[in-house]
Amino acid sequence: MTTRNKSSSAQAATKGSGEPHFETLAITTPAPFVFHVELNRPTKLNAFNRQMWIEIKDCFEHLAINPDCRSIVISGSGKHFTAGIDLTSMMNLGQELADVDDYARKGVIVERLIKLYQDSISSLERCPKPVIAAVHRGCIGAGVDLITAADIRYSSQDAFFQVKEVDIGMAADVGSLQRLPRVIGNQSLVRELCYTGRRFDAAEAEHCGLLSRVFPDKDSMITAAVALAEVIATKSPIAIQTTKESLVYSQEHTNQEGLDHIRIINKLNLQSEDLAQAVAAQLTKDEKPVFAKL
Ligand SMILES: CCC/C=C/C=C/C(=O)SCCNC(=O)CCNC(=O)[C@H](O)C(C)(C)COP(=O)(O)OP(=O)(O)OC[C@H]1O[C@@H](n2cnc3c(N)ncnc32)[C@H](O)[C@@H]1OP(=O)(O)O
Repeated sequence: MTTRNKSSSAQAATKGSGEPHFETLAITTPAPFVFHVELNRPTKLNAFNRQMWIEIKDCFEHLAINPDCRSIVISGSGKHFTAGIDLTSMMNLGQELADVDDYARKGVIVERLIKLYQDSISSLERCPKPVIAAVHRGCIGAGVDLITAADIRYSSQDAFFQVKEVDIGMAADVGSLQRLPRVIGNQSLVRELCYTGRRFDAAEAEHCGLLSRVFPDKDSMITAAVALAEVIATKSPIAIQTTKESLVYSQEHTNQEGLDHIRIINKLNLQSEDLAQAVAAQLTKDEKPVFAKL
């Protein structure tokens, strides 16, 4: 994958070509300007170990500035989308903390770790390219955090979801409690799911608005997710990236602040060659205007 700068993480090795290579993620380009990121620890049910948290952040920070990337599909390899945080790595953290005597210093270690994990999940939302999550079978704990930071969610019929953090004795702290209420817009249901860790299936997830579409199986879901990503990738990258920026900004701001924000951006963007080109294409019924890389 072409990038303008190198990974900040020592974990993301770099191939000879300058393309980053990840141990826990598999990256492919199934269509022009479309990237497919797969969680790729299938023998561990794609459980999030420390390396995976780091690599997700690195990957999306790379894709954010890669001019060859305009939209992204994220899915999981193997039996499940993800089993959530790797429980063995949680045990290792316990051991690491046991080696430190001072509580303030233990606290700093944990705080830095949570910040890293929060930034990992938020890297999907911060990435200006739309992210489509494609979920099959289990999407547990950190998986729900991850997909609620995506723009669009599809699943196969066999998918099931769990905000399972309470079952491992913790409050979710990397995004589900902040994003899930906004995504599904039903505080009563969110609280029920978060207080109980109840498993819910694809039909319920679609009904409550977590998913926009459900497919009979994983293959048809991935095909549809890539097709959607392809459609997005044909549009002006200026228009798409600004649309995402405005949608994300508006989630946390008043209508007026959102309008002020987009007005300031569009006073530049309405002068873009993309706009002139897209308007001309509409008038001449040219279905495939070609936009410059961004
Ligand atoms: C600062 C922290 C921020 C982040 C917090 C995130 C929190 C969370 O993610 S909370 C959720 C944690 N995950 C779980 O509790 C998942 C528990 N596992 C399951 O519910 C099931 O295993 C699952 C539905 C994922 C799969 O079921 P299936 O029947 O297909 O497989 P199993 O026979 O149950 O499991 C196969 C082996 O995988 C091991 N395993 C499962 N999940 C994890 C995990 N999260 N981490 C590590 N290992 C896991 C399971 O123990 C089996 O191992 P073995 O018996 O040795 O074959």
